[in-house]
Formats: sequence, C-alpha cells, structure tokens
Amino acid sequence: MSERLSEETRGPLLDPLLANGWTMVQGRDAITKTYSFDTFVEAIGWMMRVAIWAEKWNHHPEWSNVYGKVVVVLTTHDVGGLSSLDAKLARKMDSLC
Ligand SMILES: C[C@H](O)[C@H](O)[C@H]1CNC2=NC(N)=NC(=O)C2=N1
Repeated sequence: MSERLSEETRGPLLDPLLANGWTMVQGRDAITKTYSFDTFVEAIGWMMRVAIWAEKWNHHPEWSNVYGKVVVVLTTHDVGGLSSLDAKLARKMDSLC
C-alpha cells in the first residue's frame, strides 16, 4: 500500500502538478482540478480512458461531470491524505487530455 506523502517527498511530486492547474483542496489533504472539454462525449471519453488506468492501479478519483466539465479530487482514503498514487493518477489524467 502507498504511504501518505511526507513533507520532504510531497514537493517534488506535487509542485509540477500545482504548476499545471491542480490546486490543494481547502481543509483536506487532497488535490483538485477542473477539466473542460468542448462536448459531453469528449468529457466522458476522457473519463473512460482515465477509468481504465484507475482500475488497473486500484486507485480511484472522486469526480463529477456536467456536460463538458469534469471536476476531479484526488486523495488516498486508505492513508487519510495524499500519496504518490495521487500524483501518478494526476499525471496520467493530464497526459490523456
Ligand atoms: C479496498 C480497495 O482496494 C481500496 O479501498 C482502494 C480502492 N481505491 C482507492 N482509491 C483512492 N483514491 N484511495 C484509496 O484509498 C483507494 N483504496
């Protein structure tokens, strides 16, 4: 199982994401990003591609979709905060859109 990111390890993993549209969630050890697609079909197509990786890695996003917009929150419930799996899934999400 993944461990909660320590103060030393989180900078190198999170800083590139925070420079690429991800932000910290207030009051939670979690990151969030809102993706915007031109159409609903593009949004759910991207969600399906992400879902395949999420299932493969057994690491699942909290997310919601309205038309072309997808709001994502990533955290690791098993450790009560951010782990390297969240950074890995966030990078995959960015690479798939
Ligand atoms: C039992 C199951 O394997 C666990 O609950 C997995 C599934 N997917 C998960 N996804 C996320 N985001 N965090 C988890 O801690 C987590 N744990």
